[in-house]
Order: sequence, then C-alpha cells, then structure tokens
Amino acid sequence: MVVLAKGELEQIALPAVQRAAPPLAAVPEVDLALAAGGDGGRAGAARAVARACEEHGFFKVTGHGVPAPLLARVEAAAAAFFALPQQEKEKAAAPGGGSPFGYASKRIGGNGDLGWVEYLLLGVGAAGAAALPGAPLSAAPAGASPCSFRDLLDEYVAAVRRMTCTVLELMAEGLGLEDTGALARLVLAGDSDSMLRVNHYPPRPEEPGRLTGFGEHTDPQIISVLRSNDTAGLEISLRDGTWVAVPADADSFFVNVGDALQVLTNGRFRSVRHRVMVSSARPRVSLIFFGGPPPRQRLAPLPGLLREGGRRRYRDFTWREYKTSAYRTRLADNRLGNFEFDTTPPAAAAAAS
Ligand SMILES: C=C1C[C@]23C[C@@]1(O)CC[C@H]2[C@@]12CC[C@H](O)[C@@](C)(C(=O)O1)[C@H]2[C@@H]3C(=O)O
Ligand SMILES: O=C(O)CCC(=O)C(=O)O
Ligand SMILES: [Fe+2]
Repeated sequence: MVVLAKGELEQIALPAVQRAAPPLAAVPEVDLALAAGGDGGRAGAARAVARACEEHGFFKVTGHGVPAPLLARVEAAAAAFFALPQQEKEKAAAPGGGSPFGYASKRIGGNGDLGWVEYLLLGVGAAGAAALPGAPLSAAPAGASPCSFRDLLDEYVAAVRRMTCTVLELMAEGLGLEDTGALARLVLAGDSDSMLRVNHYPPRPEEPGRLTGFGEHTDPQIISVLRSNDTAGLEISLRDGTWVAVPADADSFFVNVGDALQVLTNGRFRSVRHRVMVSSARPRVSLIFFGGPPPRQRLAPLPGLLREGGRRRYRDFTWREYKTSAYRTRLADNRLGNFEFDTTPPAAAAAAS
C-alpha cells in the first residue's frame, strides 16, 4: 500500500491529456549466451552493446545465466515483504541522518519528489552488505524455506553483479579499449558504491489518468541492471525527446547507461532518461542493481577514448563529489550540466552576453 496524505495524489497524477507512450518498436537486445560462444559471437555482441549505448543508452539482456528459480524466489519474497502491514515495513525505514537507505513510501530522495511507489534501497558494496538496523527483512513467502529476505537479495546481487561485469567487459570491448576490465573493476572493487533498489508500484486506484510511479531521471551511477515482473510501466526517452514504453519481459534484464559511464566515455555513451508510469490493474515489482564506482574514483575519460587533440567534455571530479551533488537535486534535473566544460563557441557566448 502506498499511503498518501490529502492532496498528494494530485501531485503524482499526470494531466489527463497525457496519452500512453507508444511501445519502443525494436528494443536493442544482446544475448550473453551467444556472446559466450565462438564464431565471432563475442565481437558481434560487443559491437551491438556499444551501438545500443550510443544510440539509446539502453538495451535488453537475454541469455544472462541468472537462474530462473532464483528470480522466482526473489520476486515472491519481495511481494511478501510489500504485503506486510505498513507498520512492519516502516521498521525498515531509512535510519535518518541523511541516509537514503531503507524502506520508504512515495517519497523518492530527500528533495520533494513523490511517486506512486514504495521501495527498499540497500547498499550492496562488493565487499559485503551492511545489514539494515531493525529491518524485518526475513519475510519469506509461505512454503518457502525461511531464509531471510536479505540473504536472498545478497544471492541475487552476487549473480547480477557477475552478469553486470560481463556486460561491462562487452562495453569496454565495444569501445575498443585495450584494458577490457577497466569498467568491470570499478563495480567489483571492495569499496564499490553499489546499491540495490526493490520497487513496488501498487495497482492504481480507480481514477482516470496515468500516475507517475517514478519521475523522469537519469541514474547517476555507471550502470543500472533492471528486472521486473510481467507488468509494464518503464518508459525511456529517445534522442529526439520522444517517450516510448518498454514492453515488460520478466525473463530478461534491462541495462541503463548511467551518468558516470557517460562521463567515463566522454559522452560517447549516453545516460538514458527514463521513468515509470502506473496505469495497470496489476502491481509492478522491479529490482535494480546500480553499479557504482568507489567514492574516491576519479571520473575522467577512460584511457584510449580521448584521441589526440580531442576535447574533454567534463571537468575532473570524483564519484563522491558527483553523488553528493546529484543527491541535492530533484529527479528531473540535468545533473551533469554542472560538470560540463562550457563548449559554447566564444563568438556565440559573446553574442549571448
Ligand atoms: C531525487 C533523488 C532520488 C535519487 C537522488 C535524487 O536526488 C536524484 C537521483 C535519484 C536516484 C535515481 C537512481 C536511483 O534510484 C537512486 C537511488 C540514485 O542513486 O539516484 C535515486 C536517488 C534516491 O532515491 O535517493
Ligand atoms: O522501477 C523501475 O522499473 C525503474 C525505477 C528506476 O528508474 C530507479 O529506481 O532508478
Ligand atoms: Fe532509474
């Protein structure tokens, strides 16, 4: 249940005129099983990954190797957690003191964004996860072995992190980098600042119009790897600003290029603007692994990506600086804008002043 105070639904609802977005006609797709085979499959997959990251900043992953029974157990445990009484879920609420971690309902981040969503956000650094104080994360679906929800999520994260690293290696190969482990190492580092988010979008009440589940934004990290149940709702913005709906596919994962990867590739890969709209009679449950670098990691174009005479698009900064700045913004803000070098030609700048 998403608990709303009076007037808050109006803030989440979109104008009734807003029509459903048309479906993305051809979702770029990469089959990791094919990439693992011989016959040039790997090189072809690396090229397809790079193309998708340049064009959309988004693609679908099939043949991922994450066991279907694990996916089913995690999905059932997530549904069981969100079905707990509100006061039980609140025990896993963010501990305060500015931490974004824990359970929250409809408030996304600390700057006033609201969505038709409740969620759990967990830190999942590669060296092992910190437990949430007081969190009732032992909810297990009836009949399942009583292993804690947190243990199950850790098992899920381990499997998804492995797959994410394969995808990051393909990205590095597609970029033509000599060091094909350069991206994966950032997410595998013991102090990698990675997170897992479990989102639950309850079926929408009997009111006309679509609701914003999760407002439009780009993800600040390097990469986001998303899986949802069979309920649609995810939309992405194409280069020309058109919004398209991504058809649900519970057997696949979806990859978003994040802001940090846009910077590491000096803008060659684009972080994708996306959102979740709720117009379904069925709940949507999604899990997103956000692969982030260590806090002290410098975000600068990867070696080999700046050809001689090439211009850097962003100034020097660390992931810690970027994240601190990002978390001061609202969802829809252009977070990278503050970190770009001014590329306005001097004549145009003079004319504008
Ligand atoms: C409004 C916000 C929520 C967010 C932090 C931010 O200030 C801007 C980025 C948001 C986002 C989007 C991707 C992830 O879901 C997230 C955990 C992240 O790292 O950046 C959220 C942040 C959040 O929910 O706290
Ligand atoms: O829940 C989803 O499907 C996507 C949510 C999202 O974009 C996020 O949590 O950053
Ligand atoms: Fe996102």
